[in-house]
Amino acid sequence: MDNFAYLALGSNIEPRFSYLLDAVKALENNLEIKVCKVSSIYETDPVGYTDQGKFLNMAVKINTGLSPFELLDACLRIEKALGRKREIRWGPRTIDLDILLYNHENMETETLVLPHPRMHERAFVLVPLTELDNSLIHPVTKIPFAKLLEACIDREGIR
Ligand SMILES: Nc1nc2nc(S)n(CCO)c2c(=O)[nH]1
Repeated sequence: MDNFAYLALGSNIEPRFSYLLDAVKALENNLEIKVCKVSSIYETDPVGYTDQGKFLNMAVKINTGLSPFELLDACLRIEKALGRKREIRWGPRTIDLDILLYNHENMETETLVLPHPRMHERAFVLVPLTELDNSLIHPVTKIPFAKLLEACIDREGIR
């Protein structure tokens, strides 16, 4: 299991907290995944599609023997098992598992883009991620995520 990855989890359909816990448990139950660290859980206002309930967001660090695509498949299976419906693309969801980083991978395919293409502009991702490791650096732009969070906060006026 010599690969590391950071995942972002989110839920805005009740019972949100249980969906997050069940998703972390499902990751732990995968023999090819070791959950190394979990962040706090944050309640956040929806961004993008704002006509929906508040989210609970968190991030986890894992070690894994899975490839990026196998990890994506494992995440999609957990989402399905927890009742994720994809009616409205940016709409409410029981659970969301996004791969943020996989090693220092920089890849773009139809099904998977790494690092996650919107992570640098989302405080709901950057806050839990920098809680897990405040020294992380974006593998492509080489900008520390702590700096990206500062820029995000300035832009969103969160203080
Ligand atoms: N605060 C917040 N807003 C969001 N908008 C979308 S779409 N999502 C789903 C993740 O892409 C979220 C989210 O997880 N948290």
